[in-house]
Amino acid sequence: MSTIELTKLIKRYGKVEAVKGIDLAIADGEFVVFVGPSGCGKSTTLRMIAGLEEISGGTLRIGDEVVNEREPKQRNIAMVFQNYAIYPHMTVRQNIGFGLYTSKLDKAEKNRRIEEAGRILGLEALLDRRPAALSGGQRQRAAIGRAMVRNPSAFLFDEPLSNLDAQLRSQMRIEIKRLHQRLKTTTVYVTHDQVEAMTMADRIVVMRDGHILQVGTPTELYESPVDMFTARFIGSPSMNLLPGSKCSIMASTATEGDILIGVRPHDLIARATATDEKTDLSLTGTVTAVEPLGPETLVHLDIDGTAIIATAKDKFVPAVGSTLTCTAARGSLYLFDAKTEKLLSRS
Ligand SMILES: Nc1ncnc2c1ncn2[C@@H]1O[C@H](COP(=O)(O)OP(=O)(O)OP(=O)(O)O)[C@@H](O)[C@H]1O
Repeated sequence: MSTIELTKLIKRYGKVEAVKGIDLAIADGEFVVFVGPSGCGKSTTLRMIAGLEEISGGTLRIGDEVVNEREPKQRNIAMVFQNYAIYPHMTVRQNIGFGLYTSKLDKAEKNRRIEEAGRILGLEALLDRRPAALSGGQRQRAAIGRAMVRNPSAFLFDEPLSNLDAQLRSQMRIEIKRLHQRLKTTTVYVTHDQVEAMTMADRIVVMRDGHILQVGTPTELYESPVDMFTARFIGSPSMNLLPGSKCSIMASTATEGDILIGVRPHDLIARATATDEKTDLSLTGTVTAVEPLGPETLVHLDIDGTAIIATAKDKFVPAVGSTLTCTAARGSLYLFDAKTEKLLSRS
């Protein structure tokens, strides 16, 4: 197990700066997830930690040691990729054991580790099968097993689930999280899927354009995003954004044109009948689509040309084309500066 510390870490490809001097301290045993849009520098950062990319500037420490110049194999870190490299001609046992190919451990210890990884990953009955006779999830587990047998001081995952179907993805998410709870190995996980980030991370690192925008627990990022980017990125469906003039508390202020109001679809409630509950935001528009999800329905509305999503509860499914009013209660609004996109306050 190990801490990982990035100090002013930079990656340049020629003149392009892909990672622009980032600082981050990852605690021993922590599960940290990097999220951000395509090209923001997540994979490059992970590959610098792994030793697969040269570091252009700054310092990378693993434990107490500066490892900038260390070869990947000297870093004692295990990486699991998106395209898990499972060899078709080898059995599961041989594939997992491949992680110990260059190790000087004796045969009995190697076998013990392979069997233990197989047991932890629920592959013990499949150790003598070849990959062709495995499901996608079982193959992915074998790839993780190969990383596990080395007893690495950290696991690095680069979008390991993006090639799996939705059902398997959610199953593997839970399996990887359970594995982490059991092994408590420091883990850095890269994804562009905010659901993976929210459900797996101890802390989420939001990246954009080679910078770190915000670091926090999933709840901190959801409740207190520093800006519009994080606010829209974390949470599904994304937070609605509206001009300040739509909101009653803004109507009296002179700066309303410079402010955008954010409200999460979950907090914007469409009801079949009006309520006299005190609200700061009341919007009326035309229903353009509905997505019934069982206990609630997502309602897409057009509000004077602005598309928003609200939630209808209590089995109320509004008709497409109908006119509907939805309201947000006090405390659920986010006020952003329209120019800087920074969060100004909550209301
Ligand atoms: N070998 C390379 N040579 C030149 N530029 C590169 C190289 N690898 C990555 N880049 C650039 O560095 C930036 C960051 O890339 P990176 O792969 O880290 O992004 P990412 O956030 O992981 O995106 P994705 O989710 O699409 O994988 C991008 O602009 C990319 O084009």
